[in-house]
Amino acid sequence: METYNNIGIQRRLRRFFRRDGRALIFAMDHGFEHGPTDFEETWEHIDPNLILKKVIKAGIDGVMTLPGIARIAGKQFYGKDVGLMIKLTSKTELRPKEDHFLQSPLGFVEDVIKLGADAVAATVYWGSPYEDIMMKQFAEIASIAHDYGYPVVQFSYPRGPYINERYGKKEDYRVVMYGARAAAEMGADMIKTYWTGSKETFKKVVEAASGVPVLLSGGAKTDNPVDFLKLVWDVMEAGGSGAVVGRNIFQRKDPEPMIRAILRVIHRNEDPEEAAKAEGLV
Ligand SMILES: O=C(COP(=O)(O)O)[C@@H](O)[C@H](O)[C@H](O)COP(=O)(O)O
Repeated sequence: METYNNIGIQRRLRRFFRRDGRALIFAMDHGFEHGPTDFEETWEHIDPNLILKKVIKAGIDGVMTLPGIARIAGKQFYGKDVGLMIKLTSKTELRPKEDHFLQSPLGFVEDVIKLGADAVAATVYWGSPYEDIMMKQFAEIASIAHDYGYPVVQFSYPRGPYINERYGKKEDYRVVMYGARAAAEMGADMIKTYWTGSKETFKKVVEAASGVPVLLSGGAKTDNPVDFLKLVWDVMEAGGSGAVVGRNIFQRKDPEPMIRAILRVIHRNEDPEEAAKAEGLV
């Protein structure tokens, strides 16, 4: 079965990546992971059907979301050339502070398959006191998904008290690189992780992943769209394979020009200022 599984994994991965091996994926798990207040300033985007219609129309390559959103708004994908990735672990901001370092299961690989998705995702907080639990969760998900020929994406997020004590911050490149390497060594097919602050250091993260595509985890909305485009530019220059972006898209009243500008940077190597100008963002 190994060969058939591999064909499935490779075919499904290609639903996210264009021929250039790069992808822009829209992230929509914030209602769960951060809470609905993330949508407050652009409240209409709390409606998954509305925001997904907009992002798909703008030409996004893929969408990452949770099983319930895929049920509510799955019809937006009908007949569209867009990869669908479903994440099977999360946490709410409501749980006690000491448990914020843990992501818990919220669905099963079979749900992802039944929903017609193309990839499964799960988070590991490397360095967390609960690292062991999340490693087991990821291993189980990966083992089942790979058996069915589904790629598995790891949100590789270093996070935990010892990291802060030893390195000062979770975005230290040595820590992000460590998480990316651990994700690759566990068998992830794609890695989503933090920006390390410079092209040079992010390049090391990409190299440590040894060919497993590394995508930027977007982060908070920047006031100036060009600042975010410059960040994406640096990720691509460092050898990154794209970005998984939530707030910098849905927290803008008019997300389409921003999506098209990011796509210009990712797929056409367009200068961030030029891309922003071309889409009327500046
Ligand atoms: O991974 C997440 C949360 O990470 P966080 O705990 O905020 O560092 C997700 O909710 C998002 O999918 C991810 O942050 C990407 O969305 P943006 O950061 O671009 O909004």
